[in-house]
Amino acid sequence: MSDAVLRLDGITRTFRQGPRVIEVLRGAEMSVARGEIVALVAPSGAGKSTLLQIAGLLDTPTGGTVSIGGEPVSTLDDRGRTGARRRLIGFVYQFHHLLPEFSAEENVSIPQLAAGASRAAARARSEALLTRVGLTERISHRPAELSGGEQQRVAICRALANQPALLLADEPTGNLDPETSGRVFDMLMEVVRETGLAALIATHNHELAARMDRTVRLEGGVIV
Ligand SMILES: Nc1ncnc2c1ncn2[C@@H]1O[C@H](COP(=O)(O)OP(=O)(O)OP(=O)(O)O)[C@@H](O)[C@H]1O
Repeated sequence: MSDAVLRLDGITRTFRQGPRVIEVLRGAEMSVARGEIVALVAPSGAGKSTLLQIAGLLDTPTGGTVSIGGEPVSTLDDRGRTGARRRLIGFVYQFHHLLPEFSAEENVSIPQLAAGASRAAARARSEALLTRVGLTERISHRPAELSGGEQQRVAICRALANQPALLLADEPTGNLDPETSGRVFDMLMEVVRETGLAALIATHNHELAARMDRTVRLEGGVIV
Protein backbone atom coordinates (compact mmCIF):
# COMPACT_ATOMS: atom_id res chain seq x y z
CA MET A 1 0.00 0.00 0.00
CA SER A 2 1.65 3.23 -1.11
CA ASP A 3 -0.19 5.49 1.31
CA ALA A 4 0.69 3.30 4.31
CA VAL A 5 1.65 5.46 7.28
CA LEU A 6 2.65 2.44 9.36
CA ARG A 7 3.97 -0.72 7.82
CA LEU A 8 5.20 -3.80 9.70
CA ASP A 9 6.92 -6.49 7.65
CA GLY A 10 7.84 -9.89 9.02
CA ILE A 11 8.14 -8.65 12.60
CA THR A 12 9.56 -11.16 15.04
CA ARG A 13 10.27 -10.57 18.72
CA THR A 14 11.72 -13.10 21.10
CA PHE A 15 12.50 -12.69 24.77
CA ARG A 16 15.07 -14.73 26.62
CA GLN A 17 14.37 -15.80 30.17
CA GLY A 18 17.33 -17.85 31.33
CA PRO A 19 17.41 -20.91 29.10
CA ARG A 20 13.91 -20.25 27.77
CA VAL A 21 13.22 -18.35 24.56
CA ILE A 22 9.76 -16.88 24.32
CA GLU A 23 8.66 -16.16 20.76
CA VAL A 24 6.03 -13.48 21.14
CA LEU A 25 5.83 -12.26 17.53
CA ARG A 26 6.53 -14.69 14.70
CA GLY A 27 6.31 -12.69 11.48
CA ALA A 28 3.58 -10.11 12.02
CA GLU A 29 2.57 -8.18 8.90
CA MET A 30 0.25 -5.23 8.81
CA SER A 31 -0.18 -1.67 7.63
CA VAL A 32 -2.31 1.33 8.47
CA ALA A 33 -3.14 3.85 5.74
CA ARG A 34 -3.51 7.59 6.07
CA GLY A 35 -6.92 8.46 7.53
CA GLU A 36 -7.53 4.88 8.60
CA ILE A 37 -8.44 3.80 12.14
CA VAL A 38 -7.53 0.17 12.77
CA ALA A 39 -8.51 -1.86 15.83
CA LEU A 40 -5.91 -4.27 17.18
CA VAL A 41 -7.51 -7.12 19.11
CA ALA A 42 -5.72 -10.01 20.72
CA PRO A 43 -6.22 -12.51 23.51
CA SER A 44 -4.51 -11.48 26.74
CA GLY A 45 -0.76 -12.10 26.60
CA ALA A 46 -0.74 -12.50 22.80
CA GLY A 47 1.75 -9.68 22.35
CA LYS A 48 -0.48 -6.68 21.70
CA SER A 49 1.60 -4.34 23.87
CA THR A 50 4.81 -5.72 22.38
CA LEU A 51 3.51 -4.98 18.87
CA LEU A 52 2.50 -1.43 19.84
CA GLN A 53 5.88 -0.80 21.46
CA ILE A 54 7.61 -1.92 18.28
CA ALA A 55 5.31 0.20 16.08
CA GLY A 56 5.97 3.13 18.44
CA LEU A 57 9.75 2.70 18.22
CA LEU A 58 9.97 2.03 21.95
CA ASP A 59 11.18 -1.53 21.38
CA THR A 60 13.32 -3.02 18.64
CA PRO A 61 12.08 -6.15 16.85
CA THR A 62 14.31 -9.22 16.75
CA GLY A 63 13.66 -9.34 12.99
CA GLY A 64 11.61 -7.62 10.31
CA THR A 65 11.16 -3.97 9.38
CA VAL A 66 9.07 -1.08 10.62
CA SER A 67 8.33 1.79 8.23
CA ILE A 68 6.60 5.00 9.19
CA GLY A 69 5.52 7.43 6.49
CA GLY A 70 7.52 5.34 4.00
CA GLU A 71 10.72 5.78 6.05
CA PRO A 72 12.30 2.54 7.23
CA VAL A 73 12.84 3.33 10.90
CA SER A 74 13.94 0.00 12.32
CA THR A 75 17.51 0.58 11.16
CA LEU A 76 17.89 3.98 12.86
CA ASP A 77 20.10 4.32 15.93
CA ASP A 78 18.63 5.32 19.31
CA ARG A 79 18.88 9.03 18.58
CA GLY A 80 17.28 8.68 15.16
CA ARG A 81 14.48 6.58 16.63
CA THR A 82 13.81 9.12 19.37
CA GLY A 83 13.65 11.88 16.75
CA ALA A 84 11.32 9.88 14.51
CA ARG A 85 9.11 9.02 17.48
CA ARG A 86 8.82 12.69 18.47
CA ARG A 87 8.04 13.85 14.95
CA LEU A 88 5.79 11.10 13.75
CA ILE A 89 4.02 9.34 16.60
CA GLY A 90 1.50 10.17 19.32
CA PHE A 91 0.66 7.74 22.13
CA VAL A 92 -2.36 7.29 24.34
CA TYR A 93 -2.11 4.71 27.12
CA GLN A 94 -4.68 3.07 29.35
CA PHE A 95 -3.58 5.31 32.22
CA HIS A 96 -3.13 8.97 31.41
CA HIS A 97 0.52 9.36 32.57
CA LEU A 98 0.06 13.13 32.85
CA LEU A 99 2.65 15.00 34.91
CA PRO A 100 0.89 15.70 38.23
CA GLU A 101 2.57 19.03 39.02
CA PHE A 102 1.63 20.62 35.69
CA SER A 103 -1.69 21.99 34.41
CA ALA A 104 -3.64 20.46 31.52
CA GLU A 105 -2.30 23.17 29.21
CA GLU A 106 1.30 22.60 30.36
CA ASN A 107 0.98 18.84 29.91
CA VAL A 108 -0.08 19.39 26.28
CA SER A 109 2.57 22.09 25.75
CA ILE A 110 5.59 20.19 27.08
CA PRO A 111 6.01 17.89 24.03
CA GLN A 112 5.70 20.93 21.75
CA LEU A 113 8.41 22.79 23.68
CA ALA A 114 10.59 19.68 23.48
CA ALA A 115 10.09 19.77 19.69
CA GLY A 116 11.21 23.43 19.53
CA ALA A 117 7.93 25.40 19.65
CA SER A 118 7.88 28.79 21.38
CA ARG A 119 5.99 29.02 24.68
CA ALA A 120 3.34 31.25 23.09
CA ALA A 121 2.79 28.98 20.09
CA ALA A 122 2.63 25.87 22.31
CA ARG A 123 0.13 27.52 24.64
CA ALA A 124 -2.08 28.62 21.74
CA ARG A 125 -2.13 25.15 20.21
CA SER A 126 -2.75 23.47 23.56
CA GLU A 127 -5.65 25.76 24.32
CA ALA A 128 -7.17 25.10 20.90
CA LEU A 129 -6.85 21.33 21.35
CA LEU A 130 -8.25 21.39 24.89
CA THR A 131 -11.14 23.54 23.71
CA ARG A 132 -11.77 21.08 20.89
CA VAL A 133 -12.25 18.25 23.40
CA GLY A 134 -14.53 20.33 25.61
CA LEU A 135 -12.04 21.30 28.31
CA THR A 136 -12.08 25.11 27.94
CA GLU A 137 -12.91 25.45 31.63
CA ARG A 138 -10.19 23.01 32.70
CA ILE A 139 -7.11 24.44 30.98
CA SER A 140 -5.40 25.51 34.22
CA HIS A 141 -6.39 22.46 36.25
CA ARG A 142 -3.87 19.88 37.36
CA PRO A 143 -4.55 16.19 36.65
CA ALA A 144 -5.73 15.54 40.24
CA GLU A 145 -8.39 18.21 39.76
CA LEU A 146 -9.82 16.46 36.70
CA SER A 147 -12.15 13.46 36.33
CA GLY A 148 -10.85 10.24 34.75
CA GLY A 149 -12.55 11.05 31.46
CA GLU A 150 -11.12 14.58 31.48
CA GLN A 151 -7.62 13.29 32.26
CA GLN A 152 -7.86 10.94 29.28
CA ARG A 153 -9.03 13.78 27.02
CA VAL A 154 -5.96 15.79 28.07
CA ALA A 155 -3.83 12.73 27.24
CA ILE A 156 -5.43 12.62 23.77
CA CYS A 157 -4.57 16.32 23.25
CA ARG A 158 -0.99 15.65 24.36
CA ALA A 159 -0.71 12.79 21.85
CA LEU A 160 -1.89 15.12 19.07
CA ALA A 161 0.19 18.11 20.19
CA ASN A 162 2.99 17.72 17.64
CA GLN A 163 0.67 16.79 14.74
CA PRO A 164 1.90 13.21 14.42
CA ALA A 165 1.30 11.08 11.32
CA LEU A 166 0.45 8.06 13.45
CA LEU A 167 -1.54 7.67 16.65
CA LEU A 168 -0.99 4.53 18.73
CA ALA A 169 -3.30 3.75 21.62
CA ASP A 170 -3.30 0.87 24.09
CA GLU A 171 -6.75 0.43 25.66
CA PRO A 172 -7.21 4.22 25.69
CA THR A 173 -10.54 4.05 27.51
CA GLY A 174 -9.95 0.77 29.34
CA ASN A 175 -9.66 2.45 32.72
CA LEU A 176 -12.99 4.33 32.48
CA ASP A 177 -16.54 3.32 33.35
CA PRO A 178 -18.56 2.20 30.29
CA GLU A 179 -20.44 5.47 29.80
CA THR A 180 -17.36 7.70 30.13
CA SER A 181 -15.40 5.25 27.99
CA GLY A 182 -18.00 5.57 25.20
CA ARG A 183 -17.89 9.38 25.32
CA VAL A 184 -14.09 9.63 25.40
CA PHE A 185 -13.89 7.09 22.60
CA ASP A 186 -16.32 9.13 20.46
CA MET A 187 -14.15 12.20 21.04
CA LEU A 188 -11.01 10.29 20.10
CA MET A 189 -12.58 9.04 16.86
CA GLU A 190 -13.79 12.55 15.99
CA VAL A 191 -10.45 14.26 16.45
CA VAL A 192 -8.58 11.47 14.66
CA ARG A 193 -10.99 11.74 11.71
CA GLU A 194 -10.64 15.53 11.59
CA THR A 195 -6.86 15.40 11.50
CA GLY A 196 -6.80 12.55 8.96
CA LEU A 197 -4.00 10.74 10.73
CA ALA A 198 -3.53 6.98 10.83
CA ALA A 199 -4.46 5.27 14.08
CA LEU A 200 -3.84 1.83 15.54
CA ILE A 201 -5.93 1.30 18.67
CA ALA A 202 -5.67 -1.81 20.81
CA THR A 203 -8.84 -2.79 22.60
CA HIS A 204 -10.48 -5.78 24.24
CA ASN A 205 -13.85 -4.17 23.64
CA HIS A 206 -15.53 -5.59 20.53
CA GLU A 207 -18.14 -2.85 20.44
CA LEU A 208 -15.40 -0.22 20.20
CA ALA A 209 -13.47 -2.30 17.65
CA ALA A 210 -16.58 -2.50 15.47
CA ARG A 211 -16.69 1.29 15.27
CA MET A 212 -13.24 1.50 13.70
CA ASP A 213 -12.58 1.07 9.97
CA ARG A 214 -11.02 -2.36 10.22
CA THR A 215 -9.93 -4.92 12.80
CA VAL A 216 -6.68 -6.85 12.81
CA ARG A 217 -6.33 -9.80 15.13
CA LEU A 218 -3.04 -10.87 16.66
CA GLU A 219 -2.91 -14.55 17.50
CA GLY A 220 -0.05 -17.03 17.79
CA GLY A 221 2.44 -14.24 17.06
CA VAL A 222 1.00 -13.35 13.66
CA ILE A 223 -1.78 -11.14 12.33
CA VAL A 224 -4.57 -13.52 11.33
N1 LIG B 1 10.62 -7.97 28.55
C1 LIG B 1 10.04 -9.19 28.51
N2 LIG B 1 10.73 -10.28 28.91
C2 LIG B 1 10.16 -11.50 28.87
N3 LIG B 1 8.93 -11.75 28.43
C3 LIG B 1 8.20 -10.71 28.02
C4 LIG B 1 8.71 -9.37 28.04
N4 LIG B 1 7.75 -8.55 27.56
C5 LIG B 1 6.69 -9.32 27.27
N5 LIG B 1 6.95 -10.61 27.53
C6 LIG B 1 6.04 -11.75 27.32
O1 LIG B 1 5.49 -11.65 26.04
C7 LIG B 1 4.11 -11.99 26.03
C8 LIG B 1 3.29 -10.87 25.42
O2 LIG B 1 3.34 -9.73 26.27
P1 LIG B 1 2.49 -8.43 25.94
O3 LIG B 1 2.64 -7.50 27.09
O4 LIG B 1 2.84 -7.92 24.61
O5 LIG B 1 1.02 -9.02 25.92
P2 LIG B 1 -0.40 -8.33 25.66
O6 LIG B 1 -1.00 -9.03 24.52
O7 LIG B 1 -0.27 -6.88 25.58
O8 LIG B 1 -1.19 -8.74 26.98
P3 LIG B 1 -2.40 -8.00 27.72
O9 LIG B 1 -3.47 -7.82 26.72
O10 LIG B 1 -2.75 -8.97 28.79
O11 LIG B 1 -1.84 -6.71 28.24
C9 LIG B 1 3.75 -12.36 27.46
O12 LIG B 1 3.78 -13.74 27.58
C10 LIG B 1 4.85 -11.69 28.26
O13 LIG B 1 5.08 -12.42 29.44
